Amino acid sequence: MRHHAILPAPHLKQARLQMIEQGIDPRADIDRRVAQSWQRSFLAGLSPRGQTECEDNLSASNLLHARDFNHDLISHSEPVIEYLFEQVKHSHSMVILADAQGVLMHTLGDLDFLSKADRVALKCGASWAENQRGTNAIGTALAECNEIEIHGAEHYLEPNEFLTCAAAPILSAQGQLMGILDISGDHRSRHPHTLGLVSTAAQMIENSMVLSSGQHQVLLQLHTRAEGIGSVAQAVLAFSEDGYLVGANRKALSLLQLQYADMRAVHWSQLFESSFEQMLTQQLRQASSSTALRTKRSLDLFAQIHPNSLMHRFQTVHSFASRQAKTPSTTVDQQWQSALDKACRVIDKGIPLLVVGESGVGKEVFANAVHNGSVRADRNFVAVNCAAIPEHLIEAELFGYVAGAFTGASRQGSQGRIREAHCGTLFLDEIGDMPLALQTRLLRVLQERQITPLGSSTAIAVDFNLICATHRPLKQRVSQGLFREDLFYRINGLQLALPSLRERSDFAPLCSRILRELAPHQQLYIAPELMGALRQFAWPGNLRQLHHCLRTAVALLEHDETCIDWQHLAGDLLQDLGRQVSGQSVCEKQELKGELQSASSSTTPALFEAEEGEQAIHNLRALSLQMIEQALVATNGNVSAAARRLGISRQTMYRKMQERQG
Ligand SMILES: Nc1ncnc2c1ncn2[C@@H]1O[C@H](COP(=O)(O)OP(=O)(O)OP(=O)(O)O)[C@@H](O)[C@H]1O
Repeated sequence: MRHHAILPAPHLKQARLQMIEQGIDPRADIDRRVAQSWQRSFLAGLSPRGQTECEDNLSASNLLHARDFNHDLISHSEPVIEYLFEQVKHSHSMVILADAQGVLMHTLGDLDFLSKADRVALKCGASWAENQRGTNAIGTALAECNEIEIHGAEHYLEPNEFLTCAAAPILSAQGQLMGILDISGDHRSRHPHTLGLVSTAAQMIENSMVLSSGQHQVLLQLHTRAEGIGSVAQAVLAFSEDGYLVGANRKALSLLQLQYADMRAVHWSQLFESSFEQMLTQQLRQASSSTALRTKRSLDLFAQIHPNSLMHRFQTVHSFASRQAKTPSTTVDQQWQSALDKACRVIDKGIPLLVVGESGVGKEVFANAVHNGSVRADRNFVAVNCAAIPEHLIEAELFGYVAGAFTGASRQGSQGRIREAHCGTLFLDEIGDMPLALQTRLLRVLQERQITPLGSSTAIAVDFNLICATHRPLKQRVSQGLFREDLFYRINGLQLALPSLRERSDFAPLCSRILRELAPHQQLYIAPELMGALRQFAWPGNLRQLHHCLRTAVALLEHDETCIDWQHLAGDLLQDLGRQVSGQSVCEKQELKGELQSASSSTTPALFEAEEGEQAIHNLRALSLQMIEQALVATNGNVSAAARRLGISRQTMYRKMQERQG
């Protein structure tokens, strides 16, 4: 908590005036943050004589839209604002909630003070951003993204000097600035505890927001003492169902030495000694009491899963967690997750699934995950690629045959893939490529639930769950007469579309996961600048291509290297990345050039034409600078926040900024 010494009003006014009229830097005894805010206000063209109506004040209808937009923030804040007002009632003050632009969304205050506040437009719809109102607690807390108290003549605009204000930012579980909580009052009733009160209340709002976050999350409450769980001082972490960190309050970040940039990249297993599954199982048994949990840094904590992660969610999480052991198809992508949830809900009811999506999006991996989540998980999962088997063999492959059924048949005969799937799951990949004659036979098997092997006249009962997949527009093939309409309806109990890699929201966690699978005993990571370029790439081959790219990169790492960078990419991919100018990669001209050249000599003989390479480098560099610009604008010039946003270090950020100026 930073309280600063409040200097006498004449002293402050004189310093401010000297700064404005003579360009003299405010004296050292003036709080640095206040002095910097005066300078920003001056540069924004504001005059201390002030104004009350600003360009950024919202009309009544725009205020309604803004309140709708900030609905979550407001609903979590309202009870806290009421509680806060109870604490400061009758002290000539008011409690204020502003949005992330500094526009006042909600106010609650003593009537006598509200009318005074109204005179300086301290009311709903008014903007108190620093560039509109000069130095003030709301605007300056926004600019600094930190709590601050602004008292009396520290305000830049003279009409606001009767105020004393304390404000604290409210951050989302992912570190996004959501709004500002403030207590403003008559400067004669300043209380040194107000800033602490506001700051605690802002934490209460943050906790409430984290604890109500997405239904696909496991919320973990932590404290060094068992009694601390549930208190405002508790740490709260949100994990995806497969154990990735997806949200946290600030207490949790400082307790576990984490940063917001770690979201979706850090896994439970990197934080705690015991496994995610152990914790879930333990909490399932005794949900109402806390469990001891030791961090990897040997810190002993008490932990409890928050009841918002409802018991039925636990069951899902639990079974999902145990499925992880069998399948790599873990994900934090919403579309994939929702498809998996739907599939798992219907598969045991005998409803056939039709999985559609581009080639390589992981349709088979998905089908396997559905099988592992079904009651048939302990039986066979049989995958048949209808496009990969020669037409004349596919019948025998699927339906089986008796000994000597045809020339070249095995002497023992074969039971066929469909019978192998008995009691388990049959996955027919590329069903759209199945020859028409075979479609008729398959339809009969699905209708009659029995099979007659080639060369036999005896029908054998079969029972399996059916999942089909295709990357072809099946309906179109039906209208072209290439696919039987009755079969289409028979296999299409529920259609699920899997997202292409471009559409997925979990690119970074997906990469970390694949790297963990490829090199389980190493902690590998991708250089942030390369990650930016890969994230922007179109990935026509989807997960299959990404998997190959990372496999090659891992193979090219020296034995003591843990960071994958440009030089570890295969030449053809480098070439495609270079050509693609829509990416947001950030790379040094010389570095990239060198790497392109060395990749060209070591991996692909004919790589870049010199001119093409130069152009690509130029484009990438321009894009990199453009991104720096955008990140700085988005974070109001806050270098650390902008660097975090881009996933690069502050040092690199400063270097890029110099480059931008040069
Ligand atoms: N969740 C995943 N994690 C890691 N790698 C994956 C994942 N899903 C798929 N892959 C990679 O992509 C490859 C292709 O997956 P899969 O065969 O399931 O895709 P598909 O959509 O069925 O492709 P196609 O349409 O060409 O048959 C896998 O062999 C694997 O290398």
